[in-house]
Amino acid sequence: MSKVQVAPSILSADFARLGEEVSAIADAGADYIHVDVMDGHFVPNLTIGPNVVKAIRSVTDRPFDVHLMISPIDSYIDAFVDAGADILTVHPEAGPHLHRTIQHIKSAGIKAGVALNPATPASAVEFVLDQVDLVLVMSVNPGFGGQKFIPSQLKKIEAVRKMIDLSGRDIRLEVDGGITPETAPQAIEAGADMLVAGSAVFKDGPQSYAANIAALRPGG
Ligand SMILES: O=C(CO)[C@H](O)[C@H](O)COP(=O)(O)O
Ligand SMILES: [Co+2]
Repeated sequence: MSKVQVAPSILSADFARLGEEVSAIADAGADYIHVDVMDGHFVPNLTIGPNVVKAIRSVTDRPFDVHLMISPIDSYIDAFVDAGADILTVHPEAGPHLHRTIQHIKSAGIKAGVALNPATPASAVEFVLDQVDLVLVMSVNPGFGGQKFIPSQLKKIEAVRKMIDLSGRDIRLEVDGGITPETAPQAIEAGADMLVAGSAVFKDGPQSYAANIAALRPGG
């Protein structure tokens, strides 16, 4: 399996100093910048939109992994592509035609991911697996940082890992929610190769970011 990569979620950053925070996690070893976009409708929280993504894009050359929790999804894709997203990940429930949404993202020349809510089965991604670059397994219900990892998702991570390996395609398996030094090894053991972590990275301030990121990697 490829090296485990860490994508800190800026949901737990100090929004008053967002540019500095993005720069600090990049310097601390983040492989991606995970951006949680929430609309107050698909999920019960409101966060940031494409203007903020555009504003922080110039702070680092790390890829932006943009997790879209908005519905209906399709009319927002181009704005996030233009803002500088490198990966756009969408939920199957967020639009009427997942395959078409993925094609839209791919036709813009960037990577496409599909995010599975805790109650959404692995099979929801089966017939688009030939199109996607990433599958994101949500290990909390989407909407907030700082929640507890839901253990039943480990079985789904294993199932998605099997599907990816069988496909023979280069697809990242990302796990998002409640990732800590205690739960990261379980997610990796089940097959994850990309870990999102918000509260576990941003706790204790910038002087701890490098250690917090390192603690999530295998053997960390
Ligand atoms: O998508 C998300 C929530 O919907 C966040 O990426 C996730 O919750 C990260 O935060 P934490 O590591 O604190 O759980
Ligand atoms: Co997320």
